[in-house]
Amino acid sequence: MIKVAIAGPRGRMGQEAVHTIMEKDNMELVAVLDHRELASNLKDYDQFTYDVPVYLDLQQLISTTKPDVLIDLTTPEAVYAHTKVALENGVRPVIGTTGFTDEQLQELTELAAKEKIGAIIAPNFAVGAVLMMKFSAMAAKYMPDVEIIELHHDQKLDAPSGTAVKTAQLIQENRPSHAQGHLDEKETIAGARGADFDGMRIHSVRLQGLVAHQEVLFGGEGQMLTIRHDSYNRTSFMSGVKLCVEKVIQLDHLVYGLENIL
Ligand SMILES: NC(=O)C1=CN([C@@H]2O[C@H](COP(=O)(O)OP(=O)(O)OC[C@H]3O[C@@H](n4cnc5c(N)ncnc54)[C@H](O)[C@@H]3O)[C@@H](O)[C@H]2O)C=CC1
Ligand SMILES: O=C(O)C1=N[C@H](C(=O)O)C[C@H](O)C1
Repeated sequence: MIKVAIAGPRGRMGQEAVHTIMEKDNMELVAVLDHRELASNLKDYDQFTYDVPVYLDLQQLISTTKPDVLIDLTTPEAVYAHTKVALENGVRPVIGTTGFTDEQLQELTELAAKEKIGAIIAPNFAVGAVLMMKFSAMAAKYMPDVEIIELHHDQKLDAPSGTAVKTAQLIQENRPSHAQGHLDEKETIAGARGADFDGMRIHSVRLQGLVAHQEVLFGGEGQMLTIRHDSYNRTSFMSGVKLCVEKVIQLDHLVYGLENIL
């Protein structure tokens, strides 16, 4: 039985994750971490009927309920501290929250190595999205001019998405660094050409009605290849969450990206 805690249980992803873990025979949801005093037990929240204690302090949650794994689905502002506290206290983090800086990723990788403890940071838990990223990295070898368009619901806090950043990083490994577009191009409205990642442009769309979508466009002479993935609901992420909880137990270092454990 894997003892699991979830940070962010009232969120769009957190709610889905609570139901997912509660349904698993080999996992036990021992506690959740919230950041506002609403109730001391999940069953007193409108969304749930489960008897699971709610904590506001991660350190206290860990010392009282001793989880094996912490799933974090909170905000870019909160996630770094949660991951650090988990690693320092022998709890394996499974992180879905996006918005880490390169420096934070580096520090957490070093901390996990020092503590010899497993951790997974997965910018996207959906297997289709992981395939989209892998196919994009493959395509970039042959079609190195790329633009990424990511589209999300309008409540998303970080831009570009963690998935877009990870896609660009994987593509970067497979193509020579180079600027794209006309050498003399000028933006008449700032941001018109999107964010610049090693010469690749990333465009972030935020609209009501969207969930999580991404297109990777490869231009060639007289041709274009488009690789697209759509998550139409948050259930699409849950098989990845379950897989990470099972895999992180076997690791002794930090893994960044679901593609590394599939
Ligand atoms: N890796 C993946 O496959 C996916 C990752 N995400 C990421 O997961 C994160 C959450 O996404 P959503 O559920 O859509 O956001 P949301 O805004 O619906 O939920 C975030 C929840 O975190 C809670 N929260 C904020 N600070 C907290 C703290 N210090 N301690 C405990 N709880 C805290 C909020 O009350 C809220 O309920 C985002 O970073 C998003 O980008 C979202 C979907 C898929
Ligand atoms: O905020 C979201 O919704 C999502 N966030 C992740 C990201 O930033 O890539 C994963 C997915 O795209 C949904």
